[in-house]
Amino acid sequence: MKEIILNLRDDLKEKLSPQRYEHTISVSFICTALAMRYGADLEQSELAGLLHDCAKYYGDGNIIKKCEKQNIFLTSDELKAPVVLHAKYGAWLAEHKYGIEDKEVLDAIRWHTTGRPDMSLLEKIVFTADYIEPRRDKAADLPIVRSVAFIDLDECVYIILKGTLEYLEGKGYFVDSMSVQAYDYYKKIHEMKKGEL
Ligand SMILES: Nc1ncnc2c1ncn2[C@@H]1O[C@H](COP(=O)(O)OP(=O)(O)O)[C@@H](O)[C@H]1O
Repeated sequence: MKEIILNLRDDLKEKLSPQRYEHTISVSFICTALAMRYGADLEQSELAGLLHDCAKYYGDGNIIKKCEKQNIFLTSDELKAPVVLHAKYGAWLAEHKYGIEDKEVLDAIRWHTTGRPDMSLLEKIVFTADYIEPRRDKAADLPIVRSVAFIDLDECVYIILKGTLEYLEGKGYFVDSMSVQAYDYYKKIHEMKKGEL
């Protein structure tokens, strides 16, 4: 496994922009930190983090064509928000180009951008690491999200989805409804916990 990781790093360094590569490495290490905290598999987490943006070197227009060429089904939402498609195409690349067979790793790559209801632990780890990694600096709520990430992962996913939906709606961008479904799911968990306090 260690050799696979090192070879993957070399390959991604060649393909991704320096900033994207830096983000990729940061995400893979934050994935391992969250895995230590929540008892997930360290190697699966590092691998999923490393490959989460492997399709980022294709632009939004190109990525639709790439998916169509491979007969990857695209929802009408994904066609309207192609920015989310690097996750779906990334999972395809991870399987077919990088030879990853582990379905849990492929699903964590697949759902890292929109999230989905009832995510696996590995999916939540990659989704969260992508948002909190130390090179990120845009979102105002990062300090609180970073601390919640290591206290309550479901609550952290809820806060990230809430912030992302507010950001996208504020900008007037089209929202892939998968994030809305994920938000509704994690909001229920958030409210159930509040009721218990
Ligand atoms: N449900 C959604 N609909 C539309 N855009 C979304 C959705 N969820 C996330 N995005 C946007 O997709 C972009 C890529 O997100 P993400 O994969 O998390 O970041 P990155 O690729 O930089 O690691 C971000 O600008 C984010 O706001």
